[in-house]
Amino acid sequence: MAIYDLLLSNLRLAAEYLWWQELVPYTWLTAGAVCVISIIYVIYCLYFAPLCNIPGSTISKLTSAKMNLHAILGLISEFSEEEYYSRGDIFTMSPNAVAISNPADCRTILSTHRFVKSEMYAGFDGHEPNIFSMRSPDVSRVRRRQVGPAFANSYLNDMEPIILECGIHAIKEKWNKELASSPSGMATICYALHFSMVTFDIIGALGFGQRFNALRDDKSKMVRWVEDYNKLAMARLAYSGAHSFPTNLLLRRLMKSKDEFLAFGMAAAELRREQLRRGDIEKPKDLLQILIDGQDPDSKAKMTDTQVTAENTIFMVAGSDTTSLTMTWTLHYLLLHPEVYHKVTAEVRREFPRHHLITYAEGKARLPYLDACIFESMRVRPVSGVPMPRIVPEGGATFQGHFLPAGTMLGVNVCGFNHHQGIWSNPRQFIPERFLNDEKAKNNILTFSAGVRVCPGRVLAQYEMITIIANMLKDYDFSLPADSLFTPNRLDKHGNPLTMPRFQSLTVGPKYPERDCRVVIAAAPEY
Ligand code: HEM
Repeated sequence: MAIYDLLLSNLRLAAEYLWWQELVPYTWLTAGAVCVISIIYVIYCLYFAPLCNIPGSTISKLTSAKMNLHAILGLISEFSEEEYYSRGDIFTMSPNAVAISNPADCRTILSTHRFVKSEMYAGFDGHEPNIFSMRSPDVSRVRRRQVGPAFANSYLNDMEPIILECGIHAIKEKWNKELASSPSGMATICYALHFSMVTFDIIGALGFGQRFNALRDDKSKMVRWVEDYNKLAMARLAYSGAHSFPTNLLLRRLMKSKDEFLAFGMAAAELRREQLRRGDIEKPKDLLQILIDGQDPDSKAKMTDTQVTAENTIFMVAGSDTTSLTMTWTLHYLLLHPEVYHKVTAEVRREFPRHHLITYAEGKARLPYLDACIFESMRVRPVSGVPMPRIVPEGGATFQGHFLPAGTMLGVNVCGFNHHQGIWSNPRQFIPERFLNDEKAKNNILTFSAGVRVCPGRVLAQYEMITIIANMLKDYDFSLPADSLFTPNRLDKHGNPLTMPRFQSLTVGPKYPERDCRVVIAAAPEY
């Protein structure tokens, strides 16, 4: 037995020795080949690749690691803003992707369907592509014509009672309750959270015909569904194969949640059709009804139930966080700029009596400074901070003197555009006066995108923002809590009040909302 063991161990040693001996030359050969290929790759990327002469960091010309890392850390909007300041109108984000901030170029890209949306948008598909994710220009044109009537001013006016009920009325109910139970007559609330719930409730009521009462109950299943939908889309953005085997195994919970969300959307559409068929209700004026009735005037095509579901769910995803975060940044900037806060509050209280409910039309007509504050907050801190990805078509395209071959990914840099030094002086500074009574200036921001795929919900968003912020400033006084980390006197390296750190998932919000978005409210004095 001992001899057998000895023999076996000697044989094993010899085998290991021979195995290494044989592999050594191959290892060197492989390492050598990898080195040579890497050197060739680096030389090609830096000196010969089509995008090699475009400004950008060396690492961005070699890999997409820098962009991906910023995306994972939630810093992509800061990255695209700072890269604009340091590199200018065009810069490389990865070996096959550039970001463009030049206003004329951005308009060229967005004004027609030549530069289609990139594959990345597929992450937002429902059971089928929706108005946001579809890439085909023809299909997009039809869908935009079908849903267009929902966002016409006359229809938005008809929806205003729901916007007010789920918006400012719900906020006042919540805040008044807090104040009533506070002996000091003051209460500290987290405005980011409340704005978020309120926009879920508004789009939920308009898009599904149901009240979710997320603000009253502090959370609803809708909030989780939308969070999960976004996470799934982010996974697809980070890795295009994320939804397929084997990575899909890791995303099973999110996929199940998305299925539940879509099933809910489908049930809402079916219920509405059934209620109308039975004559239980009069045709409501809301987004769901437009989706059901929406007809392309050219082809006369209406949407199937699956298409209605794809749309009402994407309205919720695209229309909730965007609006609530814009309100969050606006209030944050007002609190950091007391002179602006006092001016805008004075405007609201001068124009409207204390117990008057301000409607959108009234606010828009009589509160130009408030409107300017919202636009300035959308300019300086656009919630849609990711460079919007488009693809260079056959034949290529030239921007800023650089030829970009077909297939190059073009990121339309919203942050770069909104901070463009050719348009704005002191672009980092919060100065609402830039927009005061200047309708043209409002076209010089890309926060709602522009051109053929411009945000269709932009006026609806303004209905929500104007009615909520105007009535809020009229009815409550706001002040920062004593332990606030971000105050008017704490300045950044450019001499502006330091803003709370941001985090970009699909939209740009506060990184620590519970810490940084607290505000002390008190009932405004009678006047
Ligand atoms: C302040 C609020 C909002 C902001 C900042 C905003 C911003 C944007 C931006 C930048 C885009 C273009 C995205 C891209 O091409 O990658 C977009 C598209 C879109 N938005 Fe909004 N949005 C807001 C509110 C809303 C609302 C309330 C709705 C609807 C309920 C909505 C529905 C959509 C839809 C459906 C698209 C896709 C349009 C298309 O591709 O043809 N948005 N939005």
